[in-house]
Amino acid sequence: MKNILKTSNLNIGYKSKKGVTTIAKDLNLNLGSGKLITLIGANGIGKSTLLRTITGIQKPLSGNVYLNEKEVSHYKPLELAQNLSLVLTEKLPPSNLSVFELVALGRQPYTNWVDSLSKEDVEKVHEAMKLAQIEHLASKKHFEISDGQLQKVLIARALAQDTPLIILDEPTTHLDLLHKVSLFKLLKKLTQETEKCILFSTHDIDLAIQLSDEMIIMTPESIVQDQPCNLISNGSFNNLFKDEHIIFDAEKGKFIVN
Ligand SMILES: Nc1ncnc2c1ncn2[C@@H]1O[C@H](COP(=O)(O)OP(=O)(O)OP(=O)(O)O)[C@@H](O)[C@H]1O
Repeated sequence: MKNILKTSNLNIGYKSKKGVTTIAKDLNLNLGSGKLITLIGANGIGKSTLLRTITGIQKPLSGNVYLNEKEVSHYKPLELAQNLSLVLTEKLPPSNLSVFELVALGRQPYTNWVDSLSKEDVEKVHEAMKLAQIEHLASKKHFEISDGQLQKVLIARALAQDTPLIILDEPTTHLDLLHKVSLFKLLKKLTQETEKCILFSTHDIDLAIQLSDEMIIMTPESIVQDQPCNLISNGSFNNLFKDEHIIFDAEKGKFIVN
């Protein structure tokens, strides 16, 4: 396994005129090739802040983020786009683009516009649509697809971008249980087949426990990264929600209502 992204004593948060708000500190995370890694934590704990910081959108308060051993802030935009793809939940601006054209946007770090796609670019776009199981939607327009289908289109776009690391912020939000499971399984299959590392934040903890290679758990006290079975046995899930109404059942490997 190759290490793709690493954080070193990373402190994340926000600076304003009123002062500094630290969201999490001393983060030493490792994202390795071929791994499906989920990021979990209660609302407002700082998952998006962490994802924005490791992708170079937001500056760390202190510490470092290394992508393929080079500090992420030292990447030029084009080079960064060849190493890291990011899928956010925000809706895309309305457009007349077809699904094929949306996925083809993933090739922009290698080409300029849809018209100038090379034969290899077109092949990569088709391959990405095949992997994401959306080939049948290729000629549909952006406004003709559902939120769940759009999630898959955005994943295909990230696949077409063909980067060793793909990061997604809550990709399962709009999906029903069946589609959540199929998306989790799809992401898992992709990490196994392509050796890419996929990191994504999610509130679907039960599924994450069953399907992740590793999980990063954010609580106010600590942030830990390990395999789900180790996190269960060392009690890490017990601190996730401090509420008497919800407890983690280590034997069942899931949360139950008390
Ligand atoms: N631009 C900002 N300036 C200051 N504080 C911010 C900013 N954006 C977010 N925060 C605060 O940082 C904390 C972490 O927010 P973040 O969005 O990272 O949490 P999250 O774990 O992704 O939450 P959720 O699960 O609800 O999406 C919150 O307390 C939030 O209010």
